[in-house]
Amino acid sequence: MIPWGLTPLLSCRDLRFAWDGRRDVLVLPHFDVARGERVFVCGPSGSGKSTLLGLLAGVGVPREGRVVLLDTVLSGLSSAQRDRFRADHVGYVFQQFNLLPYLGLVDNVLLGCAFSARRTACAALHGTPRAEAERLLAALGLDAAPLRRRSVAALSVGQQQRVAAARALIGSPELVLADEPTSALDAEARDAFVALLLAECRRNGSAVVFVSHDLALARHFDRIVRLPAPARAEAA
Ligand SMILES: Nc1ncnc2c1ncn2[C@@H]1O[C@H](COP(=O)(O)OP(=O)(O)OP(=O)(O)O)[C@@H](O)[C@H]1O
Repeated sequence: MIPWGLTPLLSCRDLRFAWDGRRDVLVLPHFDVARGERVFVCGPSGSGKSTLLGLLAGVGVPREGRVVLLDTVLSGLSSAQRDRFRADHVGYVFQQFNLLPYLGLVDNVLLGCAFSARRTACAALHGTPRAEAERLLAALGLDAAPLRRRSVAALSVGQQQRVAAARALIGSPELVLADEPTSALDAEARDAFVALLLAECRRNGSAVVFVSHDLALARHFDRIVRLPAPARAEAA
């Protein structure tokens, strides 16, 4: 339920999704996110957390039910239209980061707005997209000049994660999705990363849906949503 007084950004109703067309791996009657809200999604392994993020981003469409983001029904768009819509409105931090090793840090971040005139224009509001990429990297703790000259492949996991977060944040997408981005870090680094990510989201007005097994991180968020364990019969 969206807290009273907040404007809805995302609204999901009666979602059912099956990878093989038969067995539902996700059944979710109701999931809403308000503008600027910070939602923590947890649940046992296999409960469909990553699958849910894919549906919210319009990577896949539900077998039943609907995902409405910014008043747009995602399943009413073609696959190419969903790709464009995602590029404009959704920043995604993947578990494995998906950085391009042959590009530097700033160019990896710029990929976040490369396919979106809207995000490019937002990133240029106070200068140029490159200056905004540099500001984001610095805000996330990656401002040392020698570090910036390295290949992203030569960065630590925590540093790669910050580049991936900056790429998701550039151009102020309305919705930021993060799929277990802290799983390889120790507790202190996890907390520091989440605090930085959420501070930048607040600055941009972006809502966040953050998936993690680590309940210690839940205290940073406005709300927790727990997905149930996959049903035994369904898991067979
Ligand atoms: N690309 C895919 N093709 C077929 N089945 C898939 C695919 N991705 C996930 N699944 C299945 O869908 C179910 C839900 O997977 P999902 O990754 O969404 O769960 P999760 O809660 O994110 O799990 P974890 O916490 O282990 O990452 C699992 O049974 C998984 O095997």
